[in-house]
Amino acid sequence: MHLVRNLDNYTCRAEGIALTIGNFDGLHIGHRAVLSELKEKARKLGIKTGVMCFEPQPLEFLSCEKIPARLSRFRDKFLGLKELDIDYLFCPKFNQKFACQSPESFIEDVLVKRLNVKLLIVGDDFRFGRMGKGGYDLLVESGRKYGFEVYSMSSYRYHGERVSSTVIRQLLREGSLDKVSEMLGEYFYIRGKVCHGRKIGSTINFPTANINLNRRVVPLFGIYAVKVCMPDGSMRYGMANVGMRPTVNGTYPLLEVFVFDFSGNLYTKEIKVSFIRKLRDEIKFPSLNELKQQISKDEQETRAYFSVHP
Ligand SMILES: Cc1cc2nc3c(=O)[nH]c(=O)nc-3n(C[C@H](O)[C@H](O)[C@H](O)COP(=O)(O)O)c2cc1C
Ligand SMILES: Nc1ncnc2c1ncn2[C@@H]1O[C@H](COP(=O)(O)OP(=O)(O)O)[C@@H](O)[C@H]1O
Repeated sequence: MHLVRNLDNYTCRAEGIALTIGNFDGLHIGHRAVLSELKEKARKLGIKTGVMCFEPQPLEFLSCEKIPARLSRFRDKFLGLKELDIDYLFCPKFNQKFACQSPESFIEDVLVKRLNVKLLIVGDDFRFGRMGKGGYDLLVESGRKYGFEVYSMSSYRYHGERVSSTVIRQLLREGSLDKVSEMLGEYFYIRGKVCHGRKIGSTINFPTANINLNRRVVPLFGIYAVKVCMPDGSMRYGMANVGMRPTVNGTYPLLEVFVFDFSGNLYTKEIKVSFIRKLRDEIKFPSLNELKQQISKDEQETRAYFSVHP
């Protein structure tokens, strides 16, 4: 899959493209349904597929209020779309100039002149251009004028409920991880490089691989039973804390993972942590010893849940 950040650098215009536009945060089953429809339609026309998303996400740029937590980092989205065999990921910078484009100039300059879109699939609530003035009807009308087909996909439903990134964020906050994994089509995960911490973990016999969240707004907090994809690709069980570590006076949120039956060095290596079940919320303990006792109980509970014993 090719990543095109600057649309001026796209050189395959002549071929035409089947495109879909959206945030695709989390790549949930609704997104996957759109992408499989896109691939099927592109195959019939003998053209390549493209996804257009924006960085930062339009709401992150436009909103003065609290920014919604992201389900996936850009790199996760990139790897997920690549795995789904999408040919191009267009990711123009969403800035003031982009936000101010009229819907008509977005269609003419971006979709027609730069990309030569032949087929476009959007969700039924898709809005675009200055103040979100453009919608499906304008796209259909423009498609007739410039020669591209437009399809609108109705919201994907799971057991009657509309699948959306917003619903998934809410379920993560509630700790309903079973429902989350059904809507995502996989367990919710955070992937990242292991960094150094304060070495307190080893002193209480629970060394934890730390993943910096880089001021990212995370959609879940607390203590979880997890599966860990290790740097060598093997899968291990463990437990994780996403939190502030009040017992040791932590000042910023961190993801920390204790991997069961493992001893080795993970610093600077990448791991993928999948969240399977919420155990509890984070607590401020009066002493490290009490924290250690609680983590031992968490370990017993997690081992019983996964049926893994040392
Ligand atoms: C399963 C698990 C549960 C934890 N629960 C708490 C908690 O409830 N409260 C807290 O302050 N820290 C909690 N921690 C975080 C520990 O404080 C942290 O791992 C310890 O401070 C080690 O920090 P270090 O990585 O900087 O050495 C938990 C860690 C793990 C792995
Ligand atoms: N079972 C394990 N789970 C997690 N990390 C482990 C484990 N065994 C060894 N390690 C290593 O120990 C490090 C964590 O030790 P810790 O004392 O918590 O230091 P830090 O404060 O730097 O995270 C991890 O980054 C990893 O390299």
